[in-house]
Amino acid sequence: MGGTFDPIHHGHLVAASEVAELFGLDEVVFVPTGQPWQKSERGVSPAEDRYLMTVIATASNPRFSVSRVDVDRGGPTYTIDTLQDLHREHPDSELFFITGADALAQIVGWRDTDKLFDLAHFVGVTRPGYQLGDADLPPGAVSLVEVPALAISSTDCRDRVQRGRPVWYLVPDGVVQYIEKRGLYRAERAGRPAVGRPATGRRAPEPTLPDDPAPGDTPSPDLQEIPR
Ligand SMILES: Nc1ncnc2c1ncn2[C@@H]1O[C@H](COP(=O)(O)OP(=O)(O)OP(=O)(O)O)[C@@H](O)[C@H]1O
Ligand SMILES: O=C(O)c1ccc[n+]([C@@H]2O[C@H](COP(=O)([O-])O)[C@@H](O)[C@H]2O)c1
Repeated sequence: MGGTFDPIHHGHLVAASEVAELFGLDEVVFVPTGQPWQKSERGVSPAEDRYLMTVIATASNPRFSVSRVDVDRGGPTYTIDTLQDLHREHPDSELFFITGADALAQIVGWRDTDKLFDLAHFVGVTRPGYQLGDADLPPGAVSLVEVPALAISSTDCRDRVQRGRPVWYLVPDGVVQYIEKRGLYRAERAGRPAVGRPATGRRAPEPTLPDDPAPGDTPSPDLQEIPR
């Protein structure tokens, strides 16, 4: 499963788990992009940060692993290169490429689309807000599968962090902690350009929210004020 994973969230993990079960896959290899050329207009987090968040998010599942092929290759990431590298690493394996409905709809604009389907069987998964279809793709090249609908996006996660809102339970706990520790997605607060929105764009006013409680922290509401 390829992705920018900026950050990886539970929508990615549930989709991967579901496809693994439906297709009886031995392993799901998450492949964070090096430079996602179609997302370069916004500042993408460093590849090492996205790689490490993916490692953290997948560590608890023995069937999940993370590949560095796209991160280490350098330059813009093209799936044709990803699949060729994975074939070299796993010469006896049959490859499946898992992709969401939004990415699948863009696939005809990817590099060497005509050769992609010889290298892997593509699996398109449902995603809330997007239509899943394979109208323009070669017959039999893609399987379409329904996965549990999680309306989570990395864009929304970044936006929430930037506005000081919680991302607990949208991303794995370890990823929340990594984001906090590395100060990811807070660029605008630090006076740098916004991550995930145009630098000149108008912003909604910051909501005045209490500090985010970490799970396990005891909330401190005034119990007298809670109606019975
Ligand atoms: N909630 C989701 N449900 C199913 N598939 C998803 C979901 N979120 C992302 N995907 C799929 O996972 C792959 C990697 O997605 P990506 O890393 O770009 O995350 P994203 O949430 O789409 O990010 P962004 O909001 O920054 O565009 C893509 O194929 C995408 O379609
Ligand atoms: O090969 C291409 O030209 C190409 C163009 C856009 C996206 N992709 C791949 O699609 C996957 C999901 O990408 P993204 O941008 O939605 O995170 C990821 O593995 C990308 O490398 C590939």
